[in-house]
Amino acid sequence: MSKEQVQVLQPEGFNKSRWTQLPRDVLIGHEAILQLPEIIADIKPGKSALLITGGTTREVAGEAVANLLSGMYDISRFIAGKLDSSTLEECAKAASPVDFLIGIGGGRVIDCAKIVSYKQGKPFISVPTAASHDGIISGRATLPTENGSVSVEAHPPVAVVADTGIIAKAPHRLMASGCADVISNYTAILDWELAHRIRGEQISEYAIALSKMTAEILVKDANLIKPGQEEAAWIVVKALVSSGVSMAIAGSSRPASGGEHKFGHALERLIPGAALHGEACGIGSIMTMYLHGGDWREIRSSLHHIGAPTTPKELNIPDEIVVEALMKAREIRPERYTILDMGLTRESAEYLVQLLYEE
Ligand SMILES: NC(=O)c1ccc[n+]([C@@H]2O[C@H](COP(=O)([O-])OP(=O)(O)OC[C@H]3O[C@@H](n4cnc5c(N)ncnc54)[C@H](O)[C@@H]3O)[C@@H](O)[C@H]2O)c1
Ligand SMILES: O=P(O)(O)OC[C@@H](O)CO
Ligand SMILES: [Zn+2]
Repeated sequence: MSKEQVQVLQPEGFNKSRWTQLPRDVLIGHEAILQLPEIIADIKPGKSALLITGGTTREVAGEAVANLLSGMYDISRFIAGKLDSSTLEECAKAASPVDFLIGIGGGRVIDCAKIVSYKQGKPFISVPTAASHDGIISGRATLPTENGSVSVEAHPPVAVVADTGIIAKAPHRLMASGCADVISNYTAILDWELAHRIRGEQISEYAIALSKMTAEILVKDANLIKPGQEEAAWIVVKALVSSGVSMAIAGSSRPASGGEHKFGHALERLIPGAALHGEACGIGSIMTMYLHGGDWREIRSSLHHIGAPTTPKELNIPDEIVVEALMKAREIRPERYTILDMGLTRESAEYLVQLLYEE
C-alpha cells in the first residue's frame, strides 16, 4: 500500500491508541489449584515466589499452595491483614528479593499483590479464594486513602487460577457480594453514558456491551447460584472474569463502577467493614437505578434472589449513615461524573433510603 493510500485511510488527526493488557492464562474449575505448577511452568516467571494471603485465606488455600510449590520454587510468605500504605510498604520489602508474587485471597489481598508487583515490575498470579469481587483479573487496583478510595493503575495478573471447590466452600455471603458487584454494572454503564452525554466523556461501546451482557447472564442464571455449589462458583467466577475484561477493554473501571461504587466507597469510609464491597455497591445500585428512572425493583429483586442485602437494616447500618454516604459520594473520585454528582439533595437522599424498604 502506498503512503498516499495510507493517508486516505487514516484521516488527519487520528492519534488514538490503547494498550489492553489481559492475563495470559485463566484457569477456572474443579481442583484448579493443583494445576498451579503447570501454569507457572508455562509462564516461567522465575525461581522464587512471595505468597501473599490474608490470615484466613492462608489457612483456606495459602498453605496448600506453599506445600504444592515448595521443592520447585523458593517460597516466602506475607500476610496482608489489611490494605493500607504501611501494609504495602511491608509487602514491598518482602517482595523485593523474589521473582514473582502470588495473591491468594479476597479482593484486598489480590489488590495488594497487584500494586506491589506492578511497582516492582514483577509478574503476579491471582488465586481468588472467594467470588466476591470483579478485581480478579483487572489491571486496576482500589486503594483506600484518607480521602476515600482511589482507583490506581496497576497491571493484570499474568495468570488467574480460580479453584471452584475452594470458592464454593467460602461463606455464601462472599459469593452473593460478588454477584452484587456484577449486578451493579447496570447502573455503572448508565452513569458512564450520562457522563458521555453531559460531559463528552469518551465511552467504549465494546466495554459497555460486555459489562451489560455479563450482568444479564448472571441475572438469567440466578436460580443456579446456590450456597456451597461448585456450579454456582463456576457461574459467578466466569461473570467476574468477564466484568474484569470489560474494565481491561475500557482501560478503567468505568464499565463496572459508577455512582453506586462511589456510594459504596463513601459508606466504607463512614462505617468501615459493615458491608462487603459488592453488598454496598448492590444497595447503591438500587438507589441510583431509581435516579436514572430505570427498573430499580428488578435490581432489588435480583439481589434479593441471590441472597445479597437490599436494605441497610440487614447489615446493621443506620439509615442516617446511608444518607450521609449518598451525600458524600460526590467527594469520592470527583472526576468520575455520575447521577450522584447532579446536585442530589439531602431530602432526596432520605427518600432514596426509604425506597429500599418499600414492600
Ligand atoms: N481491583 C479491582 O478492580 C477491584 C474490583 C472489585 C473490588 N475491589 C476491591 O476488593 C475489595 C473487596 O474484596 P472482598 O469483598 O473480597 O473483600 P476482602 O478482601 O476484605 O475479603 C472479605 C473477607 O473474605 C474472607 N475470605 C476470602 N476467601 C475466603 C474463604 N475461601 N473462606 C473464608 N473466608 C474467606 C477474607 O478473609 C476477608 O475477611 C475492596 O477493597 C474493593 O475495593 C477491587
Ligand atoms: O475503581 P473502583 O470503583 O474500585 O471499581 C472497581 C471495581 O470495584 C468494579 O466492580
Ligand atoms: Zn466493584
